[in-house]
Amino acid sequence: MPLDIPTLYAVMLLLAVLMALWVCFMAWGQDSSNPLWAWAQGLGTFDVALLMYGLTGVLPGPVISVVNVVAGAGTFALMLLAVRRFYGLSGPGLWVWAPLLVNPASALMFSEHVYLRSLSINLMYVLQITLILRVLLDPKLEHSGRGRYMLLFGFCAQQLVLIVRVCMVLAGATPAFSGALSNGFVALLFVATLVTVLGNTLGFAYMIMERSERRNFELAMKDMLTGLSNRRAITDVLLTAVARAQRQGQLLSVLMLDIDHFKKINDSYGHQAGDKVLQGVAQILQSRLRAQDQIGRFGGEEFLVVLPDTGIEGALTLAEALRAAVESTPTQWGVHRISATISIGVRGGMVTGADTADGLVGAADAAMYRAKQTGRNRIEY
Ligand SMILES: Nc1nc2c(ncn2[C@@H]2O[C@H](COP(=O)(O)OP(=O)(O)OP(=O)(O)O)[C@@H](O)[C@H]2O)c(=O)[nH]1
Repeated sequence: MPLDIPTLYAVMLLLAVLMALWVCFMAWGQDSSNPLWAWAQGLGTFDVALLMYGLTGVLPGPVISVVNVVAGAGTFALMLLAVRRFYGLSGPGLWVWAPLLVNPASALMFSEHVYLRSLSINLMYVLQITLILRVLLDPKLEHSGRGRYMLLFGFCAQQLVLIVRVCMVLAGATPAFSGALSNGFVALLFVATLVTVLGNTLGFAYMIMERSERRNFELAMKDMLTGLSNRRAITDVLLTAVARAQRQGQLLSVLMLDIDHFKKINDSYGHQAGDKVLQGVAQILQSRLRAQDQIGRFGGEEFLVVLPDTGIEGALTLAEALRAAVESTPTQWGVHRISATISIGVRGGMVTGADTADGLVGAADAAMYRAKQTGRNRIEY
């Protein structure tokens, strides 16, 4: 298939500009420290680097060469900044911007030595991509989702393209930079570069989207104060547990826990101290549950615990352990040690086809109120 290089170039440039505008649109309204802005700026500099190829013969050669390599180095430096910001890392050190100086210096110094020029500039790019890959592969960072794999694949492919370019220059197969698009094979390498930048941009946008989806899910299902499941999430857990216990004829127990005289704690030490007590109690309760047990904050100072495959005796033993643990672990608030106790209502045993999640909660709740009425810091079932 004959390759019309000027048309190909025009399409590439248009695509690259649209890509930058698309990311700007995504970042619009976000704080300037948002990783998407850094990525959009990186795409902007990529567009400038690309534009230089089209201006060959229009602007003086050294100007084109210098602007191209500065923009190229800027693209990778800004993408590194974007990836670091995504992971909440501080900006890269000043030395990461060094290729912005080294590259034009190489371009000018080695203007007559194609091999040296290409070697030093492309090795700088390789170094910059290595720094990006290092962040993406850092085992100390919390990675999740598929967007990161797209980015890893894209940067590895880009690294490969760069290495091919260096090899081609060293083998004398092609000029490093002199109206590069006049050569069909070099034009193909540029297409490969554009495709990887496009793939990386999709990957990065996907990473951002996955994270915001995760955050929305947490907001919808987590209680922000204690970090436990919220009422909706723990109710879903209970509905599933009831259905499974009915289907498989298994035991299921439910505990309803309520902090005693919590209003007094708020009134004596303030609302913030009350929040700290709630967090402390939540932590104590959670730390004493088995992996299969689930806990959620059901109301203000009320918690619901779902114990699959647990009969009344097991539930009462656990309830006593929880009660004793809360009683013996006061919360430190400044100079004060605030003691709290809990009352617990238990509903445990077999679940019949007539039982419902609401019914189990109602029974545990009624037992909990009996515990309150008969002196608090107790368990009823
Ligand atoms: N600090 C804080 N207080 C809360 C929160 N949610 C509910 N409360 C308070 O919890 C208190 C609950 O008071 P009551 O329902 O009278 O219960 P109590 O004082 O624990 O009394 P008993 O349950 O009968 O032992 C109220 O003062 C609520 O304002 C919260 O998220 N943070």
